[in-house]
Amino acid sequence: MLLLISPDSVEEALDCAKAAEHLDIVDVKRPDEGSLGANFPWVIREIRDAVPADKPVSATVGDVPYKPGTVAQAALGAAVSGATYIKVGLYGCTTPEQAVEVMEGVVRAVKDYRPDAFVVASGYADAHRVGCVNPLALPDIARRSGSDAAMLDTAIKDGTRLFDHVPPDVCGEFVRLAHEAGLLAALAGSVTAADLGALTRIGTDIVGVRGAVCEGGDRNAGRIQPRLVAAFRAEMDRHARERAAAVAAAS
Ligand SMILES: O=C[C@H](O)COP(=O)(O)O
Repeated sequence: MLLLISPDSVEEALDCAKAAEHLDIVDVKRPDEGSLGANFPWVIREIRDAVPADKPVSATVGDVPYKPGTVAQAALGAAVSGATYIKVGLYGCTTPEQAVEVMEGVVRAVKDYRPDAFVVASGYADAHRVGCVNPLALPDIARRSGSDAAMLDTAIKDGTRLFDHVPPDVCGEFVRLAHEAGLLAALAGSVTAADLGALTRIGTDIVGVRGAVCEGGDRNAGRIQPRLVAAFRAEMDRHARERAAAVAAAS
């Protein structure tokens, strides 16, 4: 499982760089603008320069409306600014068809510019609270649009977590559908170390985290701490080892 960490500023990205050996992807966002709030192009650029070259930089394009042209242009902006993972939160899409249309525009805009870019179609575990597409529709939306991964995060950061809205067995179905479509499955949403056993067991490919590696577990007032990133990674590694041993014992 890959670890994606979301700093909200160049200063926090520098803290991530101190813990670079423990993480896999640095994800630029602006939490003030929403769960997948987009940051400024110059911030993406500065963060790209600040983190080690072998760590991919991801950027969120925002909790986007159903405006395919607007979103495609924004996604290209993120790619031009140096992000190679482009994450789109399909907040304003109320049907899978709308979501596919938005993601097709993103895939074309980004991959025409950079064919090796990795496009992530993200829905929300608490979709029922904001009226967007059902979480289990995401793998098919990602597949039909030519995206590379399907993701779930939470739209409303009010302390409720991924598993409060989509229990582990349903997340397992999400992962299974993504894999069946040839995609990676990414999960986030106030995930804590206590969730790592279930996330490992269901075969999650990427776990996205902010609050759990911020001081006091506070994604807004707290700041990312390199020691918390290291501790979170140690827990991930422990679960991966235990899972591998359990699988080996059962075979
Ligand atoms: O993409 C991952 C998100 O930034 C997760 O943030 P969170 O762990 O605070 O919900």
